[in-house]
Amino acid sequence: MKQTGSPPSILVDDIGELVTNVPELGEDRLGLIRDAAVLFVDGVVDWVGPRAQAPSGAEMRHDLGGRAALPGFVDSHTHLVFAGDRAVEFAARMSGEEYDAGGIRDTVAATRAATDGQLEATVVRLAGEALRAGTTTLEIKSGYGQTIVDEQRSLAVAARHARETTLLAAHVTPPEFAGRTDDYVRMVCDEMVDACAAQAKWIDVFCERGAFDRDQSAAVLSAGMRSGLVPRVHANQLGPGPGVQLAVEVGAASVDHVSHTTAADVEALAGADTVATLLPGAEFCTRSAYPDARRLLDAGVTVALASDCNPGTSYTTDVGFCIALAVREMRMTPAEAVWSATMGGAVALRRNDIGRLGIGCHADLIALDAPSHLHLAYRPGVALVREVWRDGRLVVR
Ligand SMILES: N=CN[C@@H](CCC(=O)O)C(=O)O
Ligand SMILES: [Zn+2]
Repeated sequence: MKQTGSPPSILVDDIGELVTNVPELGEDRLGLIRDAAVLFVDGVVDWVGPRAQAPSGAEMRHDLGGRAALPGFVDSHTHLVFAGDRAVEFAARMSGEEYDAGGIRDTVAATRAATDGQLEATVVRLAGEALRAGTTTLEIKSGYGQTIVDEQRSLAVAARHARETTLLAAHVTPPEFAGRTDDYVRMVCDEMVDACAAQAKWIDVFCERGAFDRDQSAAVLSAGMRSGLVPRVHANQLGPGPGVQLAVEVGAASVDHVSHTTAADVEALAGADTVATLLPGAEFCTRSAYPDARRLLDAGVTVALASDCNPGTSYTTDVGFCIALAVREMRMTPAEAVWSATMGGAVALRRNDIGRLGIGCHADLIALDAPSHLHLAYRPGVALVREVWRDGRLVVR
């Protein structure tokens, strides 16, 4: 029975190639259906299959003219709440300087000085950009406030635009705690986590040399978990370290970056539910070595791809670009990369209602100006996303 105020039921028809990510529905892991149709009712998928078998009775019919369609991208790692930009730092890096995360403090200063309205405007701009590029679900982190008030207001802005919000107070040690990282960690654990938990679902920490060590990271994650937050971890971005194993030990939903891994890291991930979220935009923008995606995939690790949109290391909202990078630079197949940017992101957010077009899932779909999902990697840099449907409504055309 149709709910009042919900979108009309709509049959999206004449889909030349549909990625469902439901293997039982079609070919391979992507559950590919050719000459497909999908029926949206009340903002969820009500039916999906070959168009010759499509049910009648939808209030509207929308023809894709043989184009390809897939679930909306699930971008499970972004830092959209910030002020200022770091174009000069980027240019210096392109002239040979190394990234050492020091620029985070510049963004913290700019973010603290910004009004709520300015922070909101940035999130609106970037979330809109992401939507136009096909992202229908966003995770947004705090982490450029680093006082209780600034982390709270960062999360409040994030929560107005995303259901997946993450407290990343332990991003770096803020200047007023310089040389006193343990004191900052104590403040985060004893005061900040509780003060911010209502606006967040996830707790995150940057476990890296120069940021937070194993014990400090473990303390932050435990404090978050005591307040009902679920752990995810930034780790092994700049060098090897204990973060991947810590993430597995605490049962984190995801460990992100994973650019430097040992055999023991890969083994730990292969035997765990923790997703490895790879962020090739960061390697591109810092001119660093890409993660060894093949080694992770071949060991059976679940891999997600996300944009890591932030003003320092990856100022892109374009998940399609990340797919192209993952295929060209990380030797993922186009099918693996598309899966990782949709279903992989969903698994990294512990969601089974997005990232795939199974019955009852959110009616989040993107249509490409292309005959196949392969074109996302085959035509790098081209804006192929022609239409975006979110919860059964056409939101970008
Ligand atoms: N690595 C830590 N945090 C961000 C970078 C933040 C910054 O440089 O502003 C990241 O995920 O890449
Ligand atoms: Zn990040």
